[in-house]
Amino acid sequence: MSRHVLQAVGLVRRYGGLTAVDHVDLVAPQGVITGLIGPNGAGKSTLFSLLTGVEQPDEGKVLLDKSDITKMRPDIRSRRGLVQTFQVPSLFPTLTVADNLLVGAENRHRDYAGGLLGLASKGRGHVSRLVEETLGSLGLSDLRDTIAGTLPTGALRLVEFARALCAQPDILLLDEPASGLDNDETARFSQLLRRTADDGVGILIVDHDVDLVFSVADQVYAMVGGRVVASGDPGHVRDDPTVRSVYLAQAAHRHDETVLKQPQEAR
Ligand SMILES: Nc1ncnc2c1ncn2[C@@H]1O[C@H](COP(=O)(O)OP(=O)(O)OP(=O)(O)O)[C@@H](O)[C@H]1O
Repeated sequence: MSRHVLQAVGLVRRYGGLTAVDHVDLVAPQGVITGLIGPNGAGKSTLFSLLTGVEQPDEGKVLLDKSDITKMRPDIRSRRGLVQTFQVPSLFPTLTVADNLLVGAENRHRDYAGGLLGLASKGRGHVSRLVEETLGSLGLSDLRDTIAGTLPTGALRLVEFARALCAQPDILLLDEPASGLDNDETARFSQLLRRTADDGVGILIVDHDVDLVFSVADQVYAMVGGRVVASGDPGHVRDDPTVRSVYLAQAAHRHDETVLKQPQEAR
């Protein structure tokens, strides 16, 4: 079986005189959790937007399984298996949880050429089964008929994640998925990420919670000033002098000594 992989090759994005993303190379393979960290303004969101197709690079390419998808629209990328969740959950607030998942599932299974012609060969039965299985495996069955707009943040984030899973991603891009979650919810969420990666999905996670990223990721990219300053296994990146100086400076600024715990402490 070939492994799916998302690649950034020499990506550059400039805003006037500012280079927000500066010749970034990144590889996010199937079955691996890749973390992206960096202080405010480092270029994480811009890189994320280049990968999802929301923004176009000035230079460089985005490859999915070696195909050049740089010019491809986000919705087409999603049907190719590159699925994203949003910083602000993008559920339909007046639909039930199950119907939100159905939309996620149908998006993936719609015919490439004939979005309006209905579902492709796999059909509605398959999609309904997928929704019920996903609700069950994420412990959301009791919420299936709840109107999404009435859910608290923790449940909302889980449903957003469930909807992305229903699109059967090869690679899942998660933008701040843990924001607004309490400690217990974050711990449960990281277990869910691990299970999803073990099931073969590649995950790229951008989150301000560096402890979460260091504890859950298999590999981490650290950005500063638009550039990748360190990459590799979490321990290596955490010990990198540039990364340490940036985060320790932030911690000192916030009088916060919990930043950059050892990965095993953060687990
Ligand atoms: N649309 C835009 N127009 C002009 N400058 C922009 C735009 N988007 C981002 N920038 C600038 O590009 C740089 C990188 O921003 P970006 O949002 O990608 O960083 P970030 O690492 O995601 O930061 P944060 O953690 O605060 O979200 C910043 O200096 C930002 O001000």
